[in-house]
Amino acid sequence: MSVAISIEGLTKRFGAVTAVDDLTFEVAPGRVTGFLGPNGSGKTTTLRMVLGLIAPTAGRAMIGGRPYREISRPMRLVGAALEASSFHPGRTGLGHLQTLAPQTGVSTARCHQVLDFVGLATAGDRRVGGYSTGMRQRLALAAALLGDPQVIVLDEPANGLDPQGIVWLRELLRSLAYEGRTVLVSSHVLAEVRSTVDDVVVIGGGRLIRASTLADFESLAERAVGVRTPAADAFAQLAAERGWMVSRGPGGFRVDAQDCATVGAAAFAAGIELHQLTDIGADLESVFLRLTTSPDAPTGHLAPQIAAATGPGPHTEPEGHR
Ligand SMILES: Nc1ncnc2c1ncn2[C@@H]1O[C@H](COP(=O)(O)OP(=O)(O)OP(=O)(O)O)[C@@H](O)[C@H]1O
Repeated sequence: MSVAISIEGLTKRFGAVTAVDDLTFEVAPGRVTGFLGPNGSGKTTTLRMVLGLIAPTAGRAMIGGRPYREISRPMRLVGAALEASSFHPGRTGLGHLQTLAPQTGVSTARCHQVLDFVGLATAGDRRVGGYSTGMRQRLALAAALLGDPQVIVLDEPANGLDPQGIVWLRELLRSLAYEGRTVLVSSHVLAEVRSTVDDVVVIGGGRLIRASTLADFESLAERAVGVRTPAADAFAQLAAERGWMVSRGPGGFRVDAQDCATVGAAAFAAGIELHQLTDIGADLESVFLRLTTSPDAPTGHLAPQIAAATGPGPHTEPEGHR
């Protein structure tokens, strides 16, 4: 059985705050999908709507074609860990799982099995109040896996894990996807999930910036072109018209996610004299940061920035942020 998550026009407003703004994307079975965006970009709110914990203002989130609230025995289909801290501190790890077992329809033997699986076999009879953050993350994961679900939704699961824990988590998520499960995992750090995910959904300010394979995201984002021109204003205008993501520094322009041929041909067609056109690799992390911090990042492709400044500034910074 393969079960996809479909998000269609999903929107959530809290009073004047639009936390999630018209999001549309698919999460495919058999793959790990990274749900990426900076703090406050709307990841948790989106996941809460996927899990039927809050109602959307508009749009819908479907799991296997149905909203979460319409799934019978949802914990057998969807396993989720949203907040590792929401445990009763007086309960033991095993006790926590045992409280979930009846609604999940599993036995105590299964509770022991998942505790063992997440590396908490010997800590199962200790109170959760004494657990480290990493142990709580493991327990949250155990709870998510209790019903042997086809879909796994995890909110920042690497928080609090040590380096060995992060490697362990990566292998676990990869093996769950390998078994054909649908794995959606949020993070605000691209580097944290880069070696784990197949696909990325990047959001900023509640809006979709890009949904693609990681490979496509990297190949687009890692290209950049350096440009020197005496016709700076005309080039800035051209970049704005083309929707290029442009930074401007003392040495000239930097055009992210483009190649020399495209930029050179466009400049030639516009009659703009160029003195230098160079391929420069972009740092994926800084591109990710720029994409996700732009308030005007549009949907569906690498965010074009408006090149509006008229003279070279002292620092290289995205034009759209001025
Ligand atoms: N219950 C609520 N009432 C009012 N505003 C809220 C509520 N929940 C979230 N928000 C706001 O919605 C926006 C998105 O928050 P959300 O927690 O979804 O972001 P996030 O990407 O998960 O952030 P983080 O990485 O810090 O967990 C924020 O501006 C937040 O303050």
